[in-house]
Amino acid sequence: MKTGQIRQLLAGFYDVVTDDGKIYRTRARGNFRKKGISPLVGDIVDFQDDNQDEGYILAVHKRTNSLVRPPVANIDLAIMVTAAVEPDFSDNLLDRQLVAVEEMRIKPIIYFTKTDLLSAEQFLKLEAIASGYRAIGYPTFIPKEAFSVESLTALSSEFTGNLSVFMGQTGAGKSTLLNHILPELALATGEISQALNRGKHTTRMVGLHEINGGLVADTPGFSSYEVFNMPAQELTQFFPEFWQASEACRFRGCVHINEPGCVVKAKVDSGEFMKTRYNNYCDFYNLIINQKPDYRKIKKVKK
Ligand SMILES: Nc1nc2c(ncn2[C@@H]2O[C@H](COP(=O)(O)OP(=O)(O)OP(=O)(O)O)[C@@H](O)[C@H]2O)c(=O)[nH]1
Ligand SMILES: [Zn+2]
Repeated sequence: MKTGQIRQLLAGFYDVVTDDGKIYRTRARGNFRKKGISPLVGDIVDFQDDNQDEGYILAVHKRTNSLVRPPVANIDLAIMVTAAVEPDFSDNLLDRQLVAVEEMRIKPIIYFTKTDLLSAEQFLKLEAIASGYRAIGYPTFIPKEAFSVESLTALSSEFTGNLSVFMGQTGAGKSTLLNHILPELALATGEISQALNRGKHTTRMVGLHEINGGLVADTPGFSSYEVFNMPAQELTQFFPEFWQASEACRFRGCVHINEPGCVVKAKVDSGEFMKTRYNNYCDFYNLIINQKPDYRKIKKVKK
């Protein structure tokens, strides 16, 4: 028996790479389907390779996390591709996306695209926002020149030792950026992709590519930001700067809304914390409180 990582899924075959860099073509045994487990790219698996041509996956190791789009497991890092304009930057959407990846225990980094379309004044404004996010601890990239060697090198330096996925809103520029990072991919972008996909379904498979001592998924991702899957009291944990400061709040379990002696609110008032982050936090908090229960989860009771 051997152990390795699934690096590519292709027409029912999983390509597994072992520590010594060898690639094994494997299939998943039928019993996986019965158990409702389907191995994902990024999974660490045990497999046997008695057969010369193809091995069999025997077991999938416990995952730290997994995404549906793209279907990848054990993600360390998400590059949150964020358009400065077209579509306009929304701090509310970015904070939502950050909560979503924090919840999955994925480290986010922020990468602003389309900065070339900004006036000097708009660029300065966005730079101030970027330094706000850097102060929280999120690496944040705001390239002066789109796709310059410097900006791509700086981004690539984050890949080392991580399994990374590019994520973000439609039209943010994920595919365009990935094409610069992985030129051999030639992902269809923007209008071209729509024209090409009409009536023709190319089933592109997910793969992980080695860059700078890390792995990068070649298919960009999306996440559902509509629903928050946590109780409102836990939201603060996914705003790292609030969570860290909340130790000093007067009340244990302070949610930083109406409590006296709240350090988070004090730091927002003094300008140490971003006001936009706090406003979005309150917005999400209220959304959770007013979220309808998920009726699909309630089992039907036979009469
Ligand atoms: N000016 C400018 N245009 C960009 C930049 N990045 C992307 N674009 C353009 O923005 C449009 C959308 O880019 P895509 O890379 O297709 O965006 P995406 O995030 O992959 O979009 P979906 O596939 O819909 O999720 C394309 O027309 C790109 O050429 C940039 O840095 N500057
Ligand atoms: Zn508080």
